[in-house]
Amino acid sequence: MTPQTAQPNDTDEGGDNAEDRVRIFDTTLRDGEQAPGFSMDRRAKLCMAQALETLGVDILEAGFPQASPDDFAAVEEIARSLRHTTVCALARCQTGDIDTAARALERAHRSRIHLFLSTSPLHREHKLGMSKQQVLDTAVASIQHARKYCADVEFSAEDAMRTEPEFLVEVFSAAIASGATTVNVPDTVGYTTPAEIHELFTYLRQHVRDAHKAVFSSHCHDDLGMAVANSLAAVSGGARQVECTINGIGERAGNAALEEIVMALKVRAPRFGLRTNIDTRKLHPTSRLLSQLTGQAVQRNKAVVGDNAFAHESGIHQHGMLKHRSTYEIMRPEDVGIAETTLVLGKHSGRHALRQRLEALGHKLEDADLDGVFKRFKALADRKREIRDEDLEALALGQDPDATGPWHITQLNTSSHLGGSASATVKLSHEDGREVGEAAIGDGPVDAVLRAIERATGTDMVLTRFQVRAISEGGDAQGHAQLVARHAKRDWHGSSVSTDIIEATAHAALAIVNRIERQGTSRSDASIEECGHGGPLFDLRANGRAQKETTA
Ligand SMILES: CC(=O)SCCNC(=O)CCNC(=O)[C@H](O)C(C)(C)COP(=O)(O)OP(=O)(O)OC[C@H]1O[C@@H](n2cnc3c(N)ncnc32)[C@H](O)[C@@H]1OP(=O)(O)O
Ligand SMILES: CC(C)C(=O)C(=O)O
Ligand SMILES: [Mg+2]
Repeated sequence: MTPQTAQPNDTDEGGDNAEDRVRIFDTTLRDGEQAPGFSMDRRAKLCMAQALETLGVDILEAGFPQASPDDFAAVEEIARSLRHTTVCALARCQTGDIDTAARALERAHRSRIHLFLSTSPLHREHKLGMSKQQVLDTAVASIQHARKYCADVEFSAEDAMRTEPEFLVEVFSAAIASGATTVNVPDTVGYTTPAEIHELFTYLRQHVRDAHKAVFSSHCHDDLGMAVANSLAAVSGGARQVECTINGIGERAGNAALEEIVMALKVRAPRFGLRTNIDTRKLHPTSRLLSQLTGQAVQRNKAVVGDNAFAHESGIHQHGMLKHRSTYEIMRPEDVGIAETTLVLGKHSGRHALRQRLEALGHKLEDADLDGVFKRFKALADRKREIRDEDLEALALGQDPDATGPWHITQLNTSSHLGGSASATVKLSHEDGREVGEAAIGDGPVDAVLRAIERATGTDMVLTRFQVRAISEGGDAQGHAQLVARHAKRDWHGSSVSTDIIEATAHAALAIVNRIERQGTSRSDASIEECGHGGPLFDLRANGRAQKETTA
């Protein structure tokens, strides 16, 4: 890597070093990837790095090149690929690490070498076996060495929050004098509190020599669940770089979550008076991309990007939301890249939300009718975790949305051969105590399963429509099977969801059988008029009332 002539802290586009801007240093691909369960291959890292650049992070820590040849290659590829974001590589205070980091960054448009060395008494004594003076000398020599390669050098005092503050002043003063352009104050073990870290940043900025020549940075871990609060307190104390990760992934309990810090600064802008370069509308897509690449789901109740972040189930909140969205939401879903707020109908919902959803589905009910539907809706919600639109339609039409039983599948096996027929065996149990097993062959596994179910239950059905679609992404995507079968001159619907599409199909077929049997029309009762919610196809007419399609 050739020495760079750029001035320290010129990472801002257009020389924007304004005091009101917080630089976002993303370490998803380094500290985040260090956590068990989150490792990514090179292709995944590059994909994530490109998304992070689009998101607008200022500095992206791409890895620790000395760690492995693959980490080296990943940093090198990312460095070559990114145009605007500063690509950073981590190195211990060792010449070999620094040389390797510099080589990995050789092709970067903007680069930073990030050095770290423990400063706390605990780490000095038990981990490094170094005196204070040795720590100081090692840090200074390493920074000077890194500066030969790169104008942008960050120095981190590992375990800073458990370090004597006066020693931190000495270390950071020496680091800045040796050419460090960012000094980072990590809470390596997630030990600090907001008041404490605020105090430390204030103190350091007052006492470190030439403090104005470097950007002060925070790097908080979440062991006590305070990483984001501590990062914000550090910012209030003068930090102008925050190190964080998407979804808060990272060592042990994780790092401070990028999306939470950014949205806190944005939503509470009048309080903080600070801005970032992040395009917040990309937060949710970036979070989902990371989930896909690592196979780790985001918890539903995760702030900003979780599935429940803009979902409301309880009636009192839904009523408030329908009147004015600010009653229960402090930010707009579209501002973080989520399409819209959802009012989920469940056991805690009330009439206002029920009416609104039914109207959206084309059912305008009088108050008295609504009361009846509401009562049955609550009874259903007590039994079912999720009430779907189909359930609501059935309720509005006075039908039974509960298609479970009397038949249940207890066993299902299928086998198929390329170019040959398929076979299926099913075992079913009936609520009246019967246990039935049947086998059948068919053109494919779906056909074989349907035939076996028909035989076992004695229900004649002609499959007229069959659709399977993925309702999530990735190798473990859920398949939603939707079937329409002809029986007794009517079309009957059944649907089910499973990660196994044959299983989803079998359950959907059995839902049809159950509906037929619950309506007492099994074995070709041609006089049927009514059916369950999977019954005749519905055509929503202009008056909003559903009519049965004349398919017979
Ligand atoms: C707080 C953090 O997140 S720090 C970053 C943590 N991340 C990682 O450790 C992931 C990548 N790490 C690795 O792949 C390996 O640890 C390697 C390749 C870097 C080093 O492997 P090894 O040489 O086998 O050493 P090992 O990891 O067992 O021990 C760490 C060594 O680094 C030394 N060390 C630790 N931190 C530093 C530092 N900041 N500066 C200089 N030396 C350090 C330790 O004293 C120890 O030295 P020793 O081998 O002379 O006793
Ligand atoms: C390498 C440093 C910054 C680190 O990750 C920590 O101290 O937590
Ligand atoms: Mg860390």
